[in-house]
Amino acid sequence: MARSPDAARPASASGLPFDDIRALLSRLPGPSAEAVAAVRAREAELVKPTGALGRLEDIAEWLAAWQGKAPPHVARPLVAIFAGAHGVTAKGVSAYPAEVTSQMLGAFSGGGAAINQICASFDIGLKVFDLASDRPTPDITERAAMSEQECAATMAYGMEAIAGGIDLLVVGEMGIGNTTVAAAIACALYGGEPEDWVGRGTGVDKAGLKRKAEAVRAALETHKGHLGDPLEALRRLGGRELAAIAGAIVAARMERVPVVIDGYVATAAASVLHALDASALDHCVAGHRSAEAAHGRLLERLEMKPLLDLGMRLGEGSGGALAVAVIKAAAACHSGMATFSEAAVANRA
Ligand SMILES: Cc1cc2ncn([C@H]3O[C@H](COP(=O)(O)O)[C@@H](O)[C@H]3O)c2cc1C
Ligand SMILES: O=C(O)c1cccnc1
Repeated sequence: MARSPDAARPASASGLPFDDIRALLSRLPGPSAEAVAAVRAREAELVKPTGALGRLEDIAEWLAAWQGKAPPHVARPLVAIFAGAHGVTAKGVSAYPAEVTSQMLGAFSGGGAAINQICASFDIGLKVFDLASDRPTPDITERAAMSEQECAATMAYGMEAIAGGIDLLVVGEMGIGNTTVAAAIACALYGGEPEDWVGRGTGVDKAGLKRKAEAVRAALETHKGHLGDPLEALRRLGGRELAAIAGAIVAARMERVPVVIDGYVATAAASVLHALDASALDHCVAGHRSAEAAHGRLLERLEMKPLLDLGMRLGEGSGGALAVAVIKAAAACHSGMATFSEAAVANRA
């Protein structure tokens, strides 16, 4: 079908309006069949009972498929934290004040946050992307969080997360109020009642939980009739950090960087891509299952089996970063173990 001339489209700060994002999604690279074949051949020779490393074997194969090389290698993993601010916090949806978001940016640079310690424990790089965290997006119960231009520009900014030769990306977030935004997006994409998709987040009480469900209900009512397109759901129900996460996931696919998705909020952002193209998250794994119950529900919809389940409900990329330890070990076992013949161990009869 012929495209309308560029001049007919609104100008975009990023040069990436939604049409261009859709075009990018239509040419996502697939897995490397050669790398997968090479991993399987080597796996069969490694000095262990067949299949004994369980999911670590699947992870090695997945890494090779999406890095496009065998053996796979994780030497430069990165956690990208995207930070945004949300007008919907005015509706009393978080247990903590909105200013915590920018204050936590200080904690990340000072090394005092949980994610700093987890990254240091496993030699993972950390970058924080501040998406105007001093300028909240409008309250989604009243207006769209972003214009198309802003949403596309924010997705483009998120794409910068893959710069610098990384070989594994964890997508995480910081943004007081964003579990409400995640719930609104999940409810728009998958239906059901707002109550199915809201949880305690930072620890709201029963009344807070009710306010969250009401905020989601009001947002869906305000944007009714416009939420059939997943990109519209993203820009209207928003959160800049969710748009940036979606952009980062697409860019990682184009550059052959496998992705680890963190908790509920990051998964809600990823689910927008899945709703656009069911194969768009094939290069991603769920790092963990958050204690936010709706996260499990969302992972079921995406048919993703989380690597860890530690009762965490933090965000910041923390569950994803812990999963990097497992993924690194999977790659190390696959590439570093001896074969039966190298180790002079008798193979099965
Ligand atoms: C000190 C502090 C550090 C955090 N680090 C991540 N989050 C997490 O909590 C927020 C989402 O929960 P809600 O929707 O209930 O506001 C996000 O910022 C998320 O990253 C934090 C929250 C707090 C208070
Ligand atoms: O699972 C998450 O992403 C999460 C849960 C609670 C608070 N912030 C984030």
